[in-house]
Formats: sequence, C-alpha cells, structure tokens
Amino acid sequence: MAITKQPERNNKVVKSSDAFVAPDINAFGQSFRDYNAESERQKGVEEFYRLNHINQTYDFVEKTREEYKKLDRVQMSIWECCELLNEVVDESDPDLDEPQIQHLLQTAEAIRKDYPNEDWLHLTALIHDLGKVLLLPKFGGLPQWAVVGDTHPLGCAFDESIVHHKYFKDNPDSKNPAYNNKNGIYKEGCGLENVMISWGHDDYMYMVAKENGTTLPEAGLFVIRYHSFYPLHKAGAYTHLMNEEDRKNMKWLHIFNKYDLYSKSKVQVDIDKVKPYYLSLINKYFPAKLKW
Ligand SMILES: O[C@H]1[C@H](O)[C@@H](O)[C@H](O)[C@@H](O)[C@H]1O
Ligand SMILES: [Fe+2]
Ligand SMILES: [Fe+2]
Repeated sequence: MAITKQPERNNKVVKSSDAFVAPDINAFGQSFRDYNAESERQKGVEEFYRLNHINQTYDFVEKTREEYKKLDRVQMSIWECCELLNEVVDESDPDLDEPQIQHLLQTAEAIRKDYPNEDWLHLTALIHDLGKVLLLPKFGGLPQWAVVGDTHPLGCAFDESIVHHKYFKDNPDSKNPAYNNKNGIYKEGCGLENVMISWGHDDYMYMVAKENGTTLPEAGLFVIRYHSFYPLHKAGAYTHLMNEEDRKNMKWLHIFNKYDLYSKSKVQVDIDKVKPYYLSLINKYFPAKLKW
C-alpha cells in the first residue's frame, strides 16, 4: 500500500497583518510609564502623585465609596458617557494627550484585533475608563488625585513599587501602627474584594456596572475594577491578599493591560465607523439607561 506522506505542519505562528503590535515608545518619543523622565509633563504627573499619596487615606476612601454607592447623581446611557469623556483631561498619564474617547476606542479596537470572538472584552475595554467622569461637576467634580492615576490598597503598608512612593510619608495612615505593616488590617488570602483600594475611576465604574445589573462576565468586572492597580498586576505586590478567584481573573487583567497601555497613540479611530458595533455590545450587556 502506498503511503502518502502528509505535508509537514509548520509550527510557526503566522501573525495576521491585522494583529496588534505594541510599540516600544510612546507618542512623545519616550518609554511607556517612565515616571522619572525629565520633562515638563512629568513634573505635572509627579505633583499629581504627591497629592494622591497624601490625600488618599483609609477614611477618605471609606467615606467616598459610601457616598458614590448611592448612584443618585445622573441617569444616562453608556454611549452618552463615552461622549462626555471628551471633556475630561487626565493629569496623571505620561503617555497620552488624546481625548479620552479615543483612548477607549483605541484600546477596544486593539483588543478586538487579537481576540475577535471575546465581545465582552471589547466592551470592557470601551468602558474601563468611563469612571473619569467623576471629574465633571455633575458627578461631584472630584479633584484629579481622587479620580485618575494608579491605585493601591489602604489599611496596610504602602509597597515600594508604587509610583513616587516617597510622598506617602505625609499621609496620616503611614503613622498608624494598625496599618503600616505587610498585612495591616487584612488576613492573607482574604480576597481583593475585601481590600479597600484607593478611590478613583476603577472602583466607581465597577460599582456602576454591577449595580445597574450588567451581564458582563466576572472577569470583565475584575478588569474594570483593578486595571489601575499596577503594584499588583505589574510589580506583583500584594498577591498575598488575593484568593483563588482573583488568581483566575488575573489572566484577563494581564491580557487587557497590554492593550490599555500600548494602544495609546496619535492614530485616531474613526468614531462613526465603529459606533454601530459598540452600540450593539452596549445593548447586549447593559440596560438602556444607567444610574450614575
Ligand atoms: O495615568 C494612568 C491613567 O489614569 C489610567 O486611566 C489608569 O488606569 C492608569 O493606571 C494610570 O497610570
Ligand atoms: Fe484607567
Ligand atoms: Fe485606560
């Protein structure tokens, strides 16, 4: 019997020309997240973190969370909120000075290229920064230090990996002996949902999505809630506070982070072209109007 030889399989992964390629440098010609670069922009970013580190105390976060949990300020759709983001400037970000709606669409379109079938992840990307509306007067007009920037836990020691860590010396929590050690008020493995994280756009948008009954999977909610928690997902600090479920969700947070960070560019997404697709996702996973 003649044996026909099967053609050998080529094991190399062929990247479609459509795949997302992460650039080495940001739109300003610097490495991404270089918080020590010498520039005017960095001075503003450093001042942002000084205020953030001094003012975000356990008590502040507890109080502000309670206040915003009421969701009694505004009623609007997800897309209306995306459009509002055009009026928002983020002073903490060394890599981006495009309108925020572009950042949302750039992130979502980049992730869509590589994960075409995970529509929940496209929508997660589209909405992950919507919480920045907290800066606008009708959402309480919070200062930048209470809305943007990286996040970190309160109620335990401030890890060295946190950007501009030195400014914590003027945070009253640093002098609280119940807080300033590795576990602080927490038990190992207690789960991130039991940890008080600095207040900002992550936790707020998580609340909005959850309380308005989104059908996004838990992994999507986890990504929204912890995407600014770089000390955890980049530096690997605070992992002792995670539980089993957190560890499972981390996989998606790591995937997401690549697109959130490296899609920041000067190349604009054509909003009108992609709008129908995102409206269909919003329709699938959210009610028409949400409480904010
Ligand atoms: O400056 C950025 C920006 O505010 C992002 O939205 C946030 O998620 C990042 O963690 C932060 O570093
Ligand atoms: Fe963010
Ligand atoms: Fe983002």
